[in-house]
Amino acid sequence: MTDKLRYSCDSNSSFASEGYGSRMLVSDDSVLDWRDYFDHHTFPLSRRDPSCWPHFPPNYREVIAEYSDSMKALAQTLLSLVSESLGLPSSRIEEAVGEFYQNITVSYYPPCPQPELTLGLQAHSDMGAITLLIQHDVMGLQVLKDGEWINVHPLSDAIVVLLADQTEIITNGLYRSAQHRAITNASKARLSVATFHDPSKTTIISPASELITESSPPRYRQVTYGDYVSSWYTKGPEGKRNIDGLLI
Ligand SMILES: O=C(O)CCC(=O)C(=O)O
Ligand SMILES: [Fe+2]
Repeated sequence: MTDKLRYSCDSNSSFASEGYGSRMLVSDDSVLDWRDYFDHHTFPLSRRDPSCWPHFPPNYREVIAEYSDSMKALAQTLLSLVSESLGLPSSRIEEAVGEFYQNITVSYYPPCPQPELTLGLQAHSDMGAITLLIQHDVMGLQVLKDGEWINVHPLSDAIVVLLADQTEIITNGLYRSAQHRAITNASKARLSVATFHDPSKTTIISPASELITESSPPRYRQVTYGDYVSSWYTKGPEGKRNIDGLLI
C-alpha cells in the first residue's frame, strides 16, 4: 500500500495521469470498474520519467523502457500496413497521427466474488490510434462482433491488436475501432498490459483526403484530439458513443 501511494496518480487531474489508480472516470456518479491499474507515460521521450515507475523488481524500469520502444516500432509497422492496404503511402496514417503519445497501462483485475454484477472494464473503444495488448493466462477480454461479445482467449506470446477511434476516422470508417470490455473472474486474478498510441492533444484528426470521393464522402467530422479526449472523460466510455458523435 505504501508503494502504491508513493507512485499514485494525481487524483486532481481529470485526465489519465501517471501512476497507480483504481477508477477510470473521475465523476462521482460513474460506474466503477473492478480493476486497479498502473499507467506509465513512455513517449514522447520528454514524458518518460522512469523515476515515476516502481523501483522493483530491480530491472522493472529497464524492461518497461525496452518494451515501450518495441511496441512503438510494432505500432508503426502495423499502421503502415493499414495505410498500404488502402492504397495510401505507407507513412500516411502515422503522419496523420503525428508524434505518438504512448502510454502503457498494466491492469490488475482481482477475483470478483459476484462476477455477474460488474465488469472489470466497461465496454469502450480506445480513443487513440492503435493499442497493443498482452494478457496473461486468465480469460477476461471480450470484443463485440456482429452484436455478440466474443472471448479473446489468451495465447502465450500473442499480442492483441486493437484499432482505435482515430484510425477509424482517418480511414473514413474503412477500418473500424474495436469495441471491447473486460469481464471479471470469480476465483482468479487477471493481468493485462495495454500499450496505447495516441496523437498529441493539439493534433487535428480528419478522414484522409485521398479516401474521399464523390461516391465516398467524409463520414466523420474533423476533431482536435484533446477535445475528443475531454468529451470521452465527460461522457464516459459506453461503447462507441464518442466516435459515433462525430458521424456526419
Ligand atoms: O484488460 C484488458 O484486457 C483490456 C484493457 C483495456 O481495454 C484498456 O485498458 O483500454
Ligand atoms: Fe481498451
